[in-house]
Amino acid sequence: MSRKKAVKGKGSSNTPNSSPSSDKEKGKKVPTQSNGVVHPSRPSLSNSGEFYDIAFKVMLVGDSGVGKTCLLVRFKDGAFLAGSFISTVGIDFRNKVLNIDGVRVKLQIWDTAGQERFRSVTHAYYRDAHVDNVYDMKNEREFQFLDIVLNIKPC
Ligand SMILES: Nc1nc2c(ncn2[C@@H]2O[C@H](COP(=O)(O)OP(=O)(O)OP(=O)(O)O)[C@@H](O)[C@H]2O)c(=O)[nH]1
Repeated sequence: MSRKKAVKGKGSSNTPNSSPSSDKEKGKKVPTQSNGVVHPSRPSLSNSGEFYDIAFKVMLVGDSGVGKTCLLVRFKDGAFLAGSFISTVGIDFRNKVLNIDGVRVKLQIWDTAGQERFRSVTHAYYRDAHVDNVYDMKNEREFQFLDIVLNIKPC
């Protein structure tokens, strides 16, 4: 596979030594529940060794060449992949933990291949994911990728 080789992530259910109860005692903000998302009773440990309180699975979808991989690499590492275009083969993901108002939010962001021949592969990963449609503003068909190509209705 290319530089975008798919790597299956391991489960990240390790628990750290500290617990919310000890956080409470120290007066720290303990996440409870919002927008239907249940926070784990204890912080979990991500593959990169960072603790998080809540996790989201996000999928980047869109036609080939619209910039999904560049967007992800830019968000994760702050770098822009200029130069030769290497199309994603299958699917890949990266994790990033953000601190939002004291809550450690882990984003597991999946980068899907835009080429039609990989659609059956990438479809299998959509379950329970938040989907972000990446598109070229100059191309109306790409804007309608979710609806027309993948038959996913925005919620
Ligand atoms: N000018 C410009 N070029 C960009 C931008 N984002 C990506 N590109 C270029 O567009 C090309 C495709 O980018 P990728 O991120 O690999 O595209 P992709 O959507 O992941 O494509 P697939 O892997 O085939 O699905 C690359 O040559 C990038 O350098 C941008 O914001 N501006």
